[in-house]
Amino acid sequence: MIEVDNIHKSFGDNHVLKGITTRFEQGKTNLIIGQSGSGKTVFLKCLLGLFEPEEGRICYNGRIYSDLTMNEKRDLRQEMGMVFQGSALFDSMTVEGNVMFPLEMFTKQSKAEMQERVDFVLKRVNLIDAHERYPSEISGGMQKRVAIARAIVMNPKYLFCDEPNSGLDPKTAILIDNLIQEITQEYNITTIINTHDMNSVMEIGEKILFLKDGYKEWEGTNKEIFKTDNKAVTDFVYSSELFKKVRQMYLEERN
Ligand SMILES: Nc1ncnc2c1ncn2[C@@H]1O[C@H](COP(=O)(O)OP(=O)(O)OP(=O)(O)O)[C@@H](O)[C@H]1O
Repeated sequence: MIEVDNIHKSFGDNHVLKGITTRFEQGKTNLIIGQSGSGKTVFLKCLLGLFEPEEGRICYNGRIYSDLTMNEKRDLRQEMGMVFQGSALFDSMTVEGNVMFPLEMFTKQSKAEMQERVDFVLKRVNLIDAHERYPSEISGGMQKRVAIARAIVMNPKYLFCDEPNSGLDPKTAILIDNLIQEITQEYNITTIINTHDMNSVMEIGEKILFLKDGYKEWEGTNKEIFKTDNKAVTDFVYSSELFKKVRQMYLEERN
């Protein structure tokens, strides 16, 4: 679990995060949504330990980040997996090389142990015969699967995903969402996804945090987001006519 208590982050005069308090539970898919510039990426980077907030604290399964020693912070960092926007694979390495990279960098495992783990995670993301291919030789959806395999190869307790669906067609986007949710539940990971994809919000948003101008404007589940009358949320989430109609139908069905 990650507990966030009243964090503030500024860049010069730009006060970006203005006292965010929330908690992200283990085994749950947590989403962060909000307009461009609302502070989602800065918040995610604070959770990753890339930015240190000036005020407030972040606690990872009982460990308060700002109280940790350098070594403890490094150990915590190795419990985090990250799926970057656009996958961020190494073009010059094969699929297998990309996934093996964190094991080579951060563990002392034998080649055989690493190979076994790489085979296992590639199979888990349903990539069985792509080991020797290069990122440029596989589709965007497959690249995301490789990025997910690389993010989970170290068996993380925390998984962070920045726009994991960007650039994917709707059907592939749903497959990737479902894969992330399945892995989260299966390995009891605390997963946090920064997204603009309203389909993800509806489908996998077990907890949704809505940021507005650096404040936590609303939080709740995908069931609750249908019912909320918070105007900022409804204006943002139901900005398209299609989603307005879906919401209307959902509410009518339940009356
Ligand atoms: N490294 C940085 N240095 C200075 N200002 C920054 C830095 N990173 C972000 N900001 C500022 O923080 C504010 C929030 O940016 P952030 O990237 O978190 O928004 P966002 O909600 O993720 O937007 P988007 O959805 O477009 O990615 C912006 O005003 C941005 O200029």
